[in-house]
Amino acid sequence: MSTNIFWQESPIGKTERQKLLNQKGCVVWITGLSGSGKSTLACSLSRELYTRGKLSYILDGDNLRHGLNKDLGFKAEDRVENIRRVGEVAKLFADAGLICIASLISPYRKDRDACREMMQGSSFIEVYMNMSLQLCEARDPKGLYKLARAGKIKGFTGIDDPYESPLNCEIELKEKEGECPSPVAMAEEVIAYLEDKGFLQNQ
Ligand SMILES: Nc1ncnc2c1ncn2[C@@H]1O[C@H](COP(=O)(O)OS(=O)(=O)O)[C@@H](OP(=O)(O)O)[C@H]1O
Ligand SMILES: Nc1ncnc2c1ncn2[C@@H]1O[C@H](COP(=O)(O)OP(=O)(O)O)[C@@H](O)[C@H]1O
Repeated sequence: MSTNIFWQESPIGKTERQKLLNQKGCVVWITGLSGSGKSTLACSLSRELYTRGKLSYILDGDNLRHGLNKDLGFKAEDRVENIRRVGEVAKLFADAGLICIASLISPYRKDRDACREMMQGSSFIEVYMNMSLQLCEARDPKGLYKLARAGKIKGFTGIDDPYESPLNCEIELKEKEGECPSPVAMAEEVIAYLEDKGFLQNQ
């Protein structure tokens, strides 16, 4: 714990940065099982925002574990610290005026709620990829479910580690009649929400 520390104000604040970018900083937090389509949605959303002239940045769980979070594994306390750190970084990006897209399994409700608490007002938008374990396991693009079923990965989310689904998320994306909506359709649903709440303008 640090003591004798003071907050340093900066001359240009969030309000000025948001005006410059003509948008409002926020965090789009995408949660769901491995293989549920988090990264695909994050990329599609970022691309769609870019074509509309809006600045976003993706914080992807897998990618951050190569650097910022390389000291963390998948034990419960490591996942807690992983989400806490990413929540803090996402808050900084939102303060910079960006639409920060965080894409992590983030299996524990309490940790996601703690990230929400870090943000002001309604600028934390939780997106739940509500895809069945069956679908995620059938996709298995990295072969991790297969390894988990074979007991070669211990504590794999959805197999022998918990996933707590959101109770009050802003957006829930799920299969309809066994079909998963396309990545562009899902991105458009998120964009419609952001537009409706005024995040994509600042005039
Ligand atoms: N035990 C275990 N459980 C779940 N996932 C595992 C595990 N081991 C490795 N991986 C790979 O790590 C990616 C998830 O990292 P996250 O930082 O998003 O996880 S968490 O939010 O801390 O739970 C996850 O990526 P995604 O498939 O994109 O979700 C996996 O590729
Ligand atoms: N909306 C979608 N429709 C069809 N396939 C998808 C969709 N979203 C993701 N996929 C596919 O599912 C697999 C897992 O997606 P990914 O985005 O890597 O999931 P996650 O980041 O949650 O692990 C990939 O092979 C991807 O191409």
